[in-house]
Amino acid sequence: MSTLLETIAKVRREVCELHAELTRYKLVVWTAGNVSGRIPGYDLMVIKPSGVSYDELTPEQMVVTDLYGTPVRGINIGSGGTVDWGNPDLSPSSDTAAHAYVYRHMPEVGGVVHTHSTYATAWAARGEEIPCVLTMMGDEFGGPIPVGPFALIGDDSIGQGIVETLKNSHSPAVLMQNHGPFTIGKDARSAVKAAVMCEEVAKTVHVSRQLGEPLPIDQAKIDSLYNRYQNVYGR
Ligand SMILES: O=C(CO)[C@@H](O)[C@H](O)COP(=O)(O)O
Repeated sequence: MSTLLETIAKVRREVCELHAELTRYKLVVWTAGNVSGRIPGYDLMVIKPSGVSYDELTPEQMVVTDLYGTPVRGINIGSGGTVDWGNPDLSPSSDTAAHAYVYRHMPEVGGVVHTHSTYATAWAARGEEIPCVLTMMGDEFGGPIPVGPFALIGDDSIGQGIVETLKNSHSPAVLMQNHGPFTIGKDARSAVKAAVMCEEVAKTVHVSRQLGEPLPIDQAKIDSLYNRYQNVYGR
């Protein structure tokens, strides 16, 4: 059980530290964005507390919840024994239900991120997918960044929209209509990377459209870019 405690401590540290990337890349304002990470091997996740400033976050403040978003401070290990990792006296992020739904329905996902980054959210406000007109998009997204349905905050609706939209797409990012980007990854760091890339391409394609119509890329070339970047690049 020390392994579980060590894993929770590690994921809490990682999730906490990754919020600094959201501010570093200017993807969030005030407290409006969140990172979560799955606890591998358990139906548990770690997410930022709601409404706490990014520069005040500590690993111990990261809230451990089950995959329905209910905070959990320990588990029973039988014979009356318990493992208690504690939880802060703070509520988990208001987007916890959305993150939890993704973990329940996409077992391959180990990290989820939500931001309101300016350019990606502007595309979301228009309900318009970002066309795949950059090699960087082929690499990371394997096609356009799709739009998910309008959904209210607080229950499973956002999670359902994310899963329905991404299950038939290479893209690790979805623009939830009138809301903003949600990204997924094999771990929290990959989901943060997708959020950074999503904002970058949202900005570049927007600027390109000010100059005229961006040139499309053939699907076969997009597939080739995606396969190289996902399977060869950096290995
Ligand atoms: O989308 C929204 C609100 O519109 C949310 O992303 C919140 O802004 C997140 O705040 P926390 O509850 O995570 O602090």
